[in-house]
Amino acid sequence: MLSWLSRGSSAAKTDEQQEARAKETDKPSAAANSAERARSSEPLLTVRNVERSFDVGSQKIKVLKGINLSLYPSQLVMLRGRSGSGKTTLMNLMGGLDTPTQGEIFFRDRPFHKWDDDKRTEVRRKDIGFIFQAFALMPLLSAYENVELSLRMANTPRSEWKSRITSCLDLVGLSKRMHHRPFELSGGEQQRVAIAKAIAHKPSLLLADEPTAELDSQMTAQIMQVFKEVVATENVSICMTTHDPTIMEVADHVYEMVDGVFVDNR
Ligand SMILES: Nc1ncnc2c1ncn2[C@@H]1O[C@H](COP(=O)(O)OP(=O)(O)OP(=O)(O)O)[C@@H](O)[C@H]1O
Repeated sequence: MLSWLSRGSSAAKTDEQQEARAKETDKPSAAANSAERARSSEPLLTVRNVERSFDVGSQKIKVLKGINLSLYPSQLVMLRGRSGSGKTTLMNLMGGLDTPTQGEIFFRDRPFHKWDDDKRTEVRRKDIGFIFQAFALMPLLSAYENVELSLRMANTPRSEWKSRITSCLDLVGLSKRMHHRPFELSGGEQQRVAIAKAIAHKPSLLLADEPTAELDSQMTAQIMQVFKEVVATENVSICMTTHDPTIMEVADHVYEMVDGVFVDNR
């Protein structure tokens, strides 16, 4: 609520103030906007009855046991669960790095579960960005050059590089540090470079595996703020894994995974 609304008597308020208040009350919240956007569009990614088993020696270990999930455009979704519950295995399937033993995965209308690695790689290059716990930056390259690398890999025309790199680094709050190399940056700053790098080629899906695990609570809050801004401004959906219960309120949806299935998700 605006601070002036909570102070003074309503009789003292001017017409303008009352009008402003009415507008404020009528205005849908950012969360409602995002939910509305999500409802009104088709899923970006659909995971249907997915199972994944691994052969270990003579044994077959079933890690995912029937997962269903829909991720909509401009949503921030979290996967939460104990170590070994299957979060990374699922993220690998969502990103087309792996294929399910059973079930279907559609990236828009593209059937990842049927496609070979070459076709999935093509989609990954254009449409998916990855962020890992360890920041995965090239140590000898500056922040600017690290982001540039991503555009080079995606075959983005060279004429677009400069403006895209500077706008991505600006979005993550690092325009003043763009010529620093990773070792000259804090952990949180390095992770922000990794985010800029992951969104530079304008993917529609960003997958982040424990992106805040190495960070303290202040840096974690900064990263979550950056994620919120990325979702709001870049038309991208984010799916991230986490163990941290303090950041879950930022999510549009939290899936709790226990031993390869979702329980009690909100
Ligand atoms: N390629 C593989 N071969 C055999 N077992 C595997 C393979 N990949 C994952 N697993 C097993 O699947 C289970 C789930 O692993 P996964 O990495 O998905 O869990 P997680 O929830 O991401 O854990 P963490 O939070 O520790 O990262 C683990 O028992 C792991 O050993």
